[in-house]
Amino acid sequence: MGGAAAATGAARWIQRLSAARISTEALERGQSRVIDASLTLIRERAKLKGELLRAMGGVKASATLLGVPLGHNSSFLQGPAFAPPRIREAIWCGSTNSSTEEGKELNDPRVLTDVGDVPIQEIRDCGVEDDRLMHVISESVKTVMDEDPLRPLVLGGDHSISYPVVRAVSEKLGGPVDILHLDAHPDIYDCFEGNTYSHASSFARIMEGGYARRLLQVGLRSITKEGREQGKRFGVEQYEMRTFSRDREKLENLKLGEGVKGVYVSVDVDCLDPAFAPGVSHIEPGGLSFRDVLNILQNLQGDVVAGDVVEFNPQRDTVDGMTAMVAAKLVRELSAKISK
Ligand SMILES: NC(=[NH2+])NCCC[C@H](N)C(=O)O
Ligand SMILES: [Mn+2]
Ligand SMILES: [Mn+2]
Repeated sequence: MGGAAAATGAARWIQRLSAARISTEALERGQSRVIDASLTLIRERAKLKGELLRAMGGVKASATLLGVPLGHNSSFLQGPAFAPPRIREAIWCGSTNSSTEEGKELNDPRVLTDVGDVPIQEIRDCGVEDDRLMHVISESVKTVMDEDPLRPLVLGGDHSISYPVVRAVSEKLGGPVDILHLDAHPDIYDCFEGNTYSHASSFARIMEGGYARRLLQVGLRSITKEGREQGKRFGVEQYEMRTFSRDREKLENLKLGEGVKGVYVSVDVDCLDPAFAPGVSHIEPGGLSFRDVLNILQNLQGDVVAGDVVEFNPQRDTVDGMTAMVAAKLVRELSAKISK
């Protein structure tokens, strides 16, 4: 079921309920029960994994997958709602193995664990609106962070999810983080096409909220006048592809997160050149190579407290699932980065 179908479903539900004269309070109580049930499954899985890791001892941080299959805040295609299961499938696909490039074992829960997906479509189907839905996403992230040493590595979803995720990370840690944001787009419109939760506006919400001290955007090659103005307004460090050969040295040797709560890494798969990752909604030529991205991530110095991989659209992937493997490898290498 796509985002549009879910929205229709929700509208139908509300209609039916009001026809049956169910009060708004009764509807809200029902929605709350569904939300509580959703959070309970995530909480119990996180608790179990946290207990296991604490019993093993000596683990400071373990990357924990949390899927957020949300696509309806995309301004173009909604396929990213279907990405999380495809990424998991590719992570464990028999064509590769469980070692990361620098030799960590993904099979080892001290490196990577999984608490499943936030049931976005099921919650929307009950008529829950975005404001509340975004809080459910934030709550889910905090639930993972409640369990030391779990650190959230979120599978999108369109890029709108980064706002509730970063908000949760910053609120939970009690201060701003530095954000490394890899993307063809700055996603910093004040309000794109009337939607404050748009995937093209998430970083405006993040900056307004004061959740980031520094925001570094890398891979930009589709940026409007407003994107540049908003960047200036919020003091964003915008690195454009047209000067990448000049900036490479610096970007491949970043040191972030000192004096704040750590580093958040947000990877929009469309930061990559479409030759490497065709399965995205917004195909934008002239992007980073996969190795460019890995060099930036592997050489990054800093305490990565959480991250996301967003905008993979399985509905636009090649038949052999090439972009799923690309998204999976980003997740694998980010897990290596986060875990310690
Ligand atoms: N998260 C994303 N992929 N955002 C793409 C935003 C595209 C939008 N049309 C723009 O002008 O920037
Ligand atoms: Mn983006
Ligand atoms: Mn993008």
